[in-house]
Amino acid sequence: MGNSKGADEAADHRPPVRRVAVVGTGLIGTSIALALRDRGVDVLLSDPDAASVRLACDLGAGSVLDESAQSRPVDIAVIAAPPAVIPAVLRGAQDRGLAHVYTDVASVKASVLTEAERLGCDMATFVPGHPMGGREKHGPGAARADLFLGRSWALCPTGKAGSEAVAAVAELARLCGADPLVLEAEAHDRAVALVSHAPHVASSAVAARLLSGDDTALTLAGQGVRDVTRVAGGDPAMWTEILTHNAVPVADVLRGMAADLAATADALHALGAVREAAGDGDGHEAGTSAGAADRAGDDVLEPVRDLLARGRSGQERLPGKHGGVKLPDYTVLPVVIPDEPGVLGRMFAVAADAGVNIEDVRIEHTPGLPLGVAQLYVLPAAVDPLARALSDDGWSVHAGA
Ligand SMILES: NC(=O)c1ccc[n+]([C@@H]2O[C@H](COP(=O)([O-])OP(=O)(O)OC[C@H]3O[C@@H](n4cnc5c(N)ncnc54)[C@H](O)[C@@H]3O)[C@@H](O)[C@H]2O)c1
Ligand SMILES: O=C(O)C(=O)C[C@]1(C(=O)O)C=C[C@@H](O)C=C1
Repeated sequence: MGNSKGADEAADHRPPVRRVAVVGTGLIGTSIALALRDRGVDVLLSDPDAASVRLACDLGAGSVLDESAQSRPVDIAVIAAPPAVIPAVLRGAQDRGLAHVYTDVASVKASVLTEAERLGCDMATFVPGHPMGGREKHGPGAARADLFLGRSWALCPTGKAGSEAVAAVAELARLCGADPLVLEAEAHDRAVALVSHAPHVASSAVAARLLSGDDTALTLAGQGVRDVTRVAGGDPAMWTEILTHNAVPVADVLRGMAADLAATADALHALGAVREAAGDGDGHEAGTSAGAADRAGDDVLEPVRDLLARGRSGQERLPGKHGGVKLPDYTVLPVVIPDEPGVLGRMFAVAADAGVNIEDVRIEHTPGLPLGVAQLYVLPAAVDPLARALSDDGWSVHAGA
C-alpha cells in the first residue's frame, strides 16, 4: 500500500527548513513547534485562542506570528487545527501568502483534500500530513518535543503537488524525529481506521462498560484495563469529528471486531449452557456426564481460542514500539510517599539539591492506604545519587523494585 519511495526521493533533495509558522497551537501544533525549536528552526505561532498561543510561547515553542510585520513568506506553514476547519484556514493562509509550502496534521486525509480542492486551495503547494504520534490530552500544556520520535508521518500529496513542496514537508517530519511515508489519501484513511480510529472506539467501549461497575470492582482495576483504556481519555468532540470524517472505513473495521466479540460471547454462553446441562455449574463433577460436558465444552470454546490466537499474532505484527529509534533510557526509582499535601514538593527539593533532574513522574495510589508509590524517571547515572539523597533525608526508596 504505502511506501517511502516518495519520501526517499524527497530525501535526495533536502530543502532547508528555517522558518515555520504553526497555525493552531494545541497539543500537536505546540509539540511540532517545540521539536523544531530544538533543531534551531525559527517558529512563529498563531491560534484564535490567545491563551493557547501565550502558553505555547511561554513553553519556548516560538514567538507570536504578526502577519502585519511579516516581510516575506515562511518556508512552511503547518495547520494544526481540527480537521473540519483546516481547508478554510489553508485557503485563508494561501490567500495571504503566509508560506511557500503548506501542510496540515489532521488525522483524516481524503475529506480534507476534497474540501480543500472544492474551496479552490492551491494544491501545488499543499502537502497534507499526519504525524502518527499523539496523546489522549489536548492543548499546549500537554505538548512534548519528543512526541514524534521514531513515529511514521504520513504525507498524502495529490498529483498536483510540486516535488519541492513534498521534499520540504518530508524534511519537516524528519526534523521532528519522524519517518515520512508517502501514500494516497484513501489508503491512509483505511490504514488509520485499522490502526488508530477503530482501536479508539474499542477502547471507549471497554471504558464505557466501567460505568456499570461498582466501587469494589473499580478498586480491583490493575494495569491491564488502564493500558486498554488510555486513549479513551481523548477529547470526545475531536474524536467525533475524526470518526465522522472517516466513517465507512472505521465502520468496516468495527463490524469485523463486533463479529469476533459476538462469536466469543456466544461461545462462552454456550459453554455455560453445556455445563449447566451436565448438572454442575463448574463442570468438574466426577462421572461420564462431566467428562462429556468437558469434551463438548472444548468444542464450543473453539471461537475463543481462535480469537485469542489471532489477537496474539496481530499484536506481534506491530513494529517495535518506537520504530527502532532509541529513546532516552530512563530508570524508574520507586519511592513510597505519604498521601499528604506538599509531599511531592519536598521530594523534588531533595532531588534538586542533589543536582538530579527528574524526567518524568507517575504516581500509583494504594487504595485504602494513606500511601502511594511515586515512580521517578531519571537517567541511569542519576539513580544512585538520587536514591542516596532521598534515603539520607528519610524517604522509603526501593531502587530495582
Ligand atoms: N491528539 C492526537 O493524538 C493527534 C495526533 C495526530 C494528529 N492529530 C490532529 O491534530 C489536529 C489538532 O489536534 P490536537 O490534539 O492538537 O487538538 P488541540 O485541541 O490540542 O488543539 C487544536 C488547536 O486548534 C485551534 N484552532 C481551532 N480552530 C482554529 C482555527 N480556525 N484556526 C487555527 N487554529 C484553530 C484550537 O484553538 C486549539 O488550540 C487535529 O486535526 C487532529 O486530528 C491529533
Ligand atoms: O497515543 C495516543 O494517545 C494517540 O491516540 C495517538 C494517535 C494514535 O492512534 O496512535 C491518535 C490519533 C492520531 O491521529 C495519531 C495518533
